[in-house]
Amino acid sequence: MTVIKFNNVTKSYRTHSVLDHMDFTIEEGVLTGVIGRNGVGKSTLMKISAGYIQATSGEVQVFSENPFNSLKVSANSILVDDTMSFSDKLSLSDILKEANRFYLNWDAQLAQRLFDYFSFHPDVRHKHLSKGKKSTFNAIIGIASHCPLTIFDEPTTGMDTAVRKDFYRALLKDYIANPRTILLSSHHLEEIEDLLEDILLIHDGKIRFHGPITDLQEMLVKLVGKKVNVLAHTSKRTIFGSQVNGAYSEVLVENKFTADEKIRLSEEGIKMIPVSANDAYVALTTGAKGGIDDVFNRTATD
Ligand SMILES: Nc1ncnc2c1ncn2[C@@H]1O[C@H](COP(=O)(O)OP(=O)(O)OP(=O)(O)O)[C@@H](O)[C@H]1O
Repeated sequence: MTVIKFNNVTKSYRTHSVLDHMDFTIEEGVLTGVIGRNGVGKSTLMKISAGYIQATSGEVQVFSENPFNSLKVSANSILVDDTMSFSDKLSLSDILKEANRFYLNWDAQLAQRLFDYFSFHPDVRHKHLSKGKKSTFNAIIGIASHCPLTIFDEPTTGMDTAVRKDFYRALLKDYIANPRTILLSSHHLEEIEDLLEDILLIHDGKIRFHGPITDLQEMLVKLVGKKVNVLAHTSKRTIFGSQVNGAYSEVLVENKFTADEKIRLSEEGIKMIPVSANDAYVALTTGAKGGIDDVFNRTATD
């Protein structure tokens, strides 16, 4: 079953276009990483999916309904982000009790075990938590709610490394025990790549890639060999990055080589080295500006 469907969706804030005629579908029970560089529109896409804001044009369907003002969508989804707030009148333990009343599939035992594991004090108010503790508490709500559509937007903001690891492990264990549709955005793809099934990669307002993480890895390959030989095989291809080490060079290109070409590469001593999903993501989203080194390589007259 399709849980989220974007059909020709655009979103602009005044004159600033963020999502540009976007089409994609998210199927039930898949854990998808929403990946993209800063300001590319990940939160915007997630807020539209949760029904918090409306698209400017196009059709959005979540559980077969327009999510904006949809009771069905609010009852079956949760969006965890750093703007999540709770009434100052409630202590943390009151919030857990309220969550028990509010979320149909709430797992009170799991919530309490995570609450104790992360050493929360029941009487504290949410607004008095530190940044990392706030994120951890919000993540507990997100995990224990067991909502059919669970959306985590940068859930680990402020968490230290150990807590981030614990959170991802808790999420994975709980997802295996209670499969549901999860969207998870993060700037640290390398930290979550073992967790994800699919990746939705946003770039320049469009979906640059959507599919299994292994397919993303296989989109690019690094050729390493003698400079002249590597150049002969890459000069007519789109190059995503290169590095020269003396007579040798490494060039990152699209992994579109025929069986014959692969044999020739091997005969010429050129190695084809797989890249990580994170390297592929960075290469595919770096664009024509080049790398940070280019900023320093410019002369004063440029
Ligand atoms: N309410 C708003 N009004 C005007 N512009 C906005 C609003 N919300 C977001 N934007 C702009 O839309 C663009 C996308 O923002 P969004 O927060 O969706 O990106 P993001 O990919 O989640 O960013 P980050 O990775 O930095 O968190 C940004 O340029 C942002 O400044």
